[in-house]
Amino acid sequence: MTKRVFEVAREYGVQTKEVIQALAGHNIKAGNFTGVNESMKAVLDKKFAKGGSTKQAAPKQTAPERAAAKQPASKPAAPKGEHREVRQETRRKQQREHDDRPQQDARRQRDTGGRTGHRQNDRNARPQQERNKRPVSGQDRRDDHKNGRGRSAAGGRQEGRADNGHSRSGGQNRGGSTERPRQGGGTAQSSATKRTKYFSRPQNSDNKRGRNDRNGKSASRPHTLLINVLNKGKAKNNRHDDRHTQQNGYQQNNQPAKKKNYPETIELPETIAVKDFAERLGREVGEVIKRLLLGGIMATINQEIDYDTASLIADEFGVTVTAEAPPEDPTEIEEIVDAPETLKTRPPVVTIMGHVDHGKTSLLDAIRKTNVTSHEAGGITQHIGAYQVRYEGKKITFMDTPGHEAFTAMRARGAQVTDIAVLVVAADDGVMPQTVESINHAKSADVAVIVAINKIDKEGANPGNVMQQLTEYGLISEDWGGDTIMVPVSAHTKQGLDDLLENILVLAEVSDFKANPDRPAQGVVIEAKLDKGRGTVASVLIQKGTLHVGDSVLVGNTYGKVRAMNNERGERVKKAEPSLPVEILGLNDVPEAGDILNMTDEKTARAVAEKRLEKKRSSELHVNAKVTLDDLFNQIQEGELKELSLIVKGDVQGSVEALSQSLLAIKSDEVRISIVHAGVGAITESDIMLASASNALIIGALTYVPTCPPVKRPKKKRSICVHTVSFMMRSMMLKPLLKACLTRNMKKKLSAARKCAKLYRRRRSLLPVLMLKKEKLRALPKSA
Ligand SMILES: Nc1nc2c(ncn2[C@@H]2O[C@H](COP(=O)(O)OP(=O)(O)OP(=O)(O)O)[C@@H](O)[C@H]2O)c(=O)[nH]1
Repeated sequence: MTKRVFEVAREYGVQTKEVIQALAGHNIKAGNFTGVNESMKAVLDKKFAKGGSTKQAAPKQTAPERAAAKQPASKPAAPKGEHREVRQETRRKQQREHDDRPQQDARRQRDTGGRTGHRQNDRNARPQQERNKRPVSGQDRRDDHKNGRGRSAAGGRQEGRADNGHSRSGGQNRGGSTERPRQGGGTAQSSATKRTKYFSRPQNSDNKRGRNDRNGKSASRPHTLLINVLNKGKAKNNRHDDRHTQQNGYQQNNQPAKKKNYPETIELPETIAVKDFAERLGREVGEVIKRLLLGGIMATINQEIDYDTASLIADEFGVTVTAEAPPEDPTEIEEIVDAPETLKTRPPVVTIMGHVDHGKTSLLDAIRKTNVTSHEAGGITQHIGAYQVRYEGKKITFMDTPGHEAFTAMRARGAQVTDIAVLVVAADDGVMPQTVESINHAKSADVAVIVAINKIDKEGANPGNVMQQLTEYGLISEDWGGDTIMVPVSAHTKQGLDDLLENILVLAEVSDFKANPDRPAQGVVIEAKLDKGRGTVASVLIQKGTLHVGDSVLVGNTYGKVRAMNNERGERVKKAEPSLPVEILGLNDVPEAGDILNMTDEKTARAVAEKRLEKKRSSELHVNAKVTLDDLFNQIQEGELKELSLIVKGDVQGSVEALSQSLLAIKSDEVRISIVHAGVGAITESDIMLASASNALIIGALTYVPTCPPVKRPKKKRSICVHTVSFMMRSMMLKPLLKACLTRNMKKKLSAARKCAKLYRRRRSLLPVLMLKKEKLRALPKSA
């Protein structure tokens, strides 16, 4: 069997380099793996066996024999391991010298004109079982070489692993085929022992493989495919370094890598994509993903991570994080925060509420006549939705729009207009359904309530009974030790009116309603219309600042310059201070009740109004995307919804009570049920408004389903959520349906509820009609 150069060198006990040089001296070109023929042997014998080398004993001696022969010599024999080290070192050097093997192969091909001997040797040297694994053609080997897998990819699962192990990662070397050890697995070096030696190579080795070990991590870390993938980014950098190194020689390997200038602090938004985050950190995405993985977060390159997660990861990289200011919403204008010292007392804004025919209008008229027209005679009262009265030198603004609208329509748009609610209850009639509704509206808006027990002049009036009834709804008279002011009045006889106004002023004084009059005006639209002669007319209640004629304003989606201003008596005014209702002319379009007025420069007003209009149009396009109960349940599951507000309506009091009790009996740790309002009768627009303002679901219960009249459906525009169910079926369907949203086993229970619903629908019942606007649902309060 023809021996190869490195084997012969081993036999002579000299370095392969010396053997090659000796051959070169005789014009014989050879490499590590070149087969040594007779003529070459003769040359080498001459050089090394005949005293050419002092180390050489007999060429045919085996290594142990040589060691034994050397034993008696003065120099003590090196331990076995040391020999191996020497051989390893030799092989490393050989590998460095012959990394440009392809060129040598080509040269040899030219020289020998045929198959090179070393290849045969290589093949012969491989264990038979490895060779049997896969027949390797020359082409295969070349392809493997090109792919950077080393030249013995077929034979070498073992070798491949060994290579992976000694290098920082196999992945890093994929790109550079010349980096692979040429003889790596071709010989018996693929044994486990040798692999271990490779792993424990000193990190400061100038060997090429050592470069990848400069972090000193790879040797001890098990290499998995995942880590290889994660290291891909790093490999990219290394590849660049490798190319650089190859050009400048291996000596540069020991030079420390250029330190990157990583940022010390970065700003982060509320959420950021992993890719962008890595960019801000100045790191490779792979590194960031790896850190996330180690932290138990599987994230892809485009995945958004929240601020907290990002700041934790940044902290691991030693980077300080600060929160980025949220991007400006082009549809919003900057809110002006008033300093406490700029605030001045303003008149309270009062709304009159109560059941039908309990005397709301009569009371308002009585107050107006006594306190407005009588004092300021000559004025032609105009209906602008609100007016101001003067009592004892102090002003009170009364909203003469129906109480519900004053509360809910405006509150639904985010404008809290009313400061005090006057609840009118007829002394002869007592508490009625709309009285309860009004109480709930006021409570929901968190507004102070004053009860005006009206019609006390009437026969059969029983104010005590009213006070008694009101206690059930949490309104206890001051006379009875409670904190609700209750004033007996008569709109007809004007009895108690002064007392009422006085109490309003006292409550206002206690509550200390304040606003800054010296700032750009802000107000809320009470009513708006298109007048044939005057164009757009909007009744606005100024809440902060002072509005002047000529000011540029932004009102909801509309804008314009205030051309003229009138008060409720139709008089021209030049300025409007807080709590003053005025009619303004000059807007480009009719705004909606509840829209907020902001004084701003003309350009901004126009730009923001246009942006808002655009946004509104695009949201209208998506308005058909109905939200199902599943969405609501998902919100609960995600912890976004802590309180499920409900409005219960039924055809008889018994149904409503039973249904309310049954709903309140459902206990859950995750979400609390609160019944905002429960009442008898059809679902009205007022219910829808309340639901809209308080983000509630409406449940309508009907007692006799098969013969019941259809439930009055509210106007589509206003409806947010109507969920009609049969009272008879409530235990069968509603309970599991609601339980479904309150328990973890949601899907199971929901499907049970759906089955019930389906079954019931076949019986022509009125079943879930859910018209829930997505944005309304999203706006549901996060916590109770
Ligand atoms: N005797 C007596 N009757 C009153 C008094 N206040 C109102 N009324 C009568 O009650 C009826 C209803 O009065 P309104 O002022 O229209 O009641 P309302 O609450 O405004 O009614 P709606 O606008 O329909 O909700 C009228 O006939 C009034 O004359 C009062 O103090 N005493």
